[in-house]
Amino acid sequence: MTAAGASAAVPSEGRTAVAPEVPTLEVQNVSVRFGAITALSDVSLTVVPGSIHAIIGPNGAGKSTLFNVLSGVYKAAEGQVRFGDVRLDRMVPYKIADVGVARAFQNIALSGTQSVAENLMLGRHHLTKAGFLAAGLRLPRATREGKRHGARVAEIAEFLDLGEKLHTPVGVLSYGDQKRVEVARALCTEPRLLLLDEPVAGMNAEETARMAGAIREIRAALGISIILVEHDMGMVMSLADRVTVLDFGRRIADGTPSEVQNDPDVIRAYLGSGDEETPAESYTAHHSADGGSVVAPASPDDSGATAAHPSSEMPGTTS
Ligand SMILES: Nc1ncnc2c1ncn2[C@@H]1O[C@H](COP(=O)(O)OP(=O)(O)OP(=O)(O)O)[C@@H](O)[C@H]1O
Repeated sequence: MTAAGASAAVPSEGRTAVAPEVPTLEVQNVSVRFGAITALSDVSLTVVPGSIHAIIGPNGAGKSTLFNVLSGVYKAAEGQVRFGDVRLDRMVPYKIADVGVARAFQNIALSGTQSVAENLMLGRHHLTKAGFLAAGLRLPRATREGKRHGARVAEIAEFLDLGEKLHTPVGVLSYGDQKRVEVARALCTEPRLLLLDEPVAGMNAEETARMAGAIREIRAALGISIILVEHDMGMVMSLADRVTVLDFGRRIADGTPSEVQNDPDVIRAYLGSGDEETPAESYTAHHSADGGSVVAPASPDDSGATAAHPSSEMPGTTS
């Protein structure tokens, strides 16, 4: 089955609806500060195994900062992140990948000159056992392993409707295809937790529907947990089992999509103060890709200052 289509083999490697090896993710009282700015303040949430959990909030609410903590890019000044028995907040990014957490980036992080297959193979790197020398000398063990990884890459590409583009350079693919390659690369690491950073940002309606279908199929076929940061509220509300809402670095709501949509604090956060633009206007005017510079969080301080944010799209609306 292709993820966006309807019929063919799913890349489950024997897994069922909720994979038994997927642990609970617990974010416990996490705070992150950048000098005087408190990007996250005492944030807690629980991601149930096999669920799709969305993180939403207006611009500057702290969503990307939280993702960067989960993937080891930022260190929390306070609090813990537990993935089963493992403390993610004490790990460097490549170790986090080793314990089964993979991230698909908002800004596509692929090599445009390399083929889809070559880019996906990079996702298999940490699963390769034969070693560089054995692979270079084409020893039988390395050859067997290479074939096995190649077959898995082809299976995952097929699943994401990229089977016919396996040998196409990524740079010539459409934007929607490139975003699916980014997700496929993350899947090639065989994650137990998939972090999707604005997977439909910049997509048209057809590409958005295709990606939403792919995310549903990934969960159904692999039974892994998925955390989604996304501004497209129509997609979030139709896909997510649970939604955590951030505003000015604080958790202001956590519940089912219908619970958070009707939460007065959430409505207030998205509407902002009366003299701002409408949420839709503000989103268009202020939303920008988060490809900015990464600076190490400064030492904790007590200022508690937060940066102002513009309002964003209102929950419950479809963009
Ligand atoms: N590396 C950094 N250095 C300094 N301040 C930062 C850094 N990263 C984030 N911030 C600040 O932390 C706050 C939260 O930003 P963050 O990017 O996490 O929000 P967001 O919810 O992802 O916003 P958006 O929806 O616009 O992407 C903002 O005030 C932002 O300016």
